[in-house]
Amino acid sequence: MPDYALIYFPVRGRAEAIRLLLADQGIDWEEDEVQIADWVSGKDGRKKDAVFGQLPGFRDGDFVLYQSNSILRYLGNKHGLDGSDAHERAVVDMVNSGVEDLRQKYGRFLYFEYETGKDKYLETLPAQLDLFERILSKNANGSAFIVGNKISYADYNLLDTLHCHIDLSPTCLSNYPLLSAYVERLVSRPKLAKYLNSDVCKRRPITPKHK
Ligand SMILES: N[C@@H](CCC(=O)N[C@@H](CSC(=S)NCCc1ccccc1)C(=O)NCC(=O)O)C(=O)O
Repeated sequence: MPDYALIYFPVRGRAEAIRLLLADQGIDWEEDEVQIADWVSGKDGRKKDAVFGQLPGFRDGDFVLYQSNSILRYLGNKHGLDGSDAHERAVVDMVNSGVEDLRQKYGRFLYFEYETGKDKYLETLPAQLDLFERILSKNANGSAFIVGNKISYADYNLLDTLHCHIDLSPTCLSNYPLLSAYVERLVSRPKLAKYLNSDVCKRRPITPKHK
């Protein structure tokens, strides 16, 4: 029985970056899958157990944590995936907050403007991608990770968020050589490649309403 359990819906959503981290690090976990219908009906009572009434949640033995970015930071700290010193730890946290900003913009578009606002959203996307291309360019000319010379939880969060955008617009990174090469490097990591090509991963839609 794995020590870790991820409490989430059968979608990628805000849990996928956590799954990418665990898979790439060769850390096993249990999917404590919550069916959306049961959640909405309150039949299983899980919503009232959640600190903020939302998922994902994460169990490490008797310890239970909510908030996707808190879970990422917790695992980053526990598994040495949060930078090499205090400065890098702060920069990893800062970049992860920038990824969260992009994820929220994407989520608002996906849930509130998907039918009418796709072109408009894609027009605003380059201004966001420019930021991450520039961050990469300032770290070993973009040949390493988003911060420093070690992978961090911000990389897994950025990779998942870029995947969401590539799913929306397959050519969205065509003018971003560093981000394109960065994604290719990460998805080629053996354990991550195995997970990304697995049925369990492919079977999960990005979100329930997606497409
Ligand atoms: N700040 C929180 C936000 C968590 C969050 O928004 N969770 C969503 C799921 S994450 C996500 S991708 N939401 C949009 C798509 C979705 C909606 C409903 C169920 C599953 C996915 C949720 O629990 N919705 C159900 C509810 O609020 O009762 C975090 O980062 O964990």
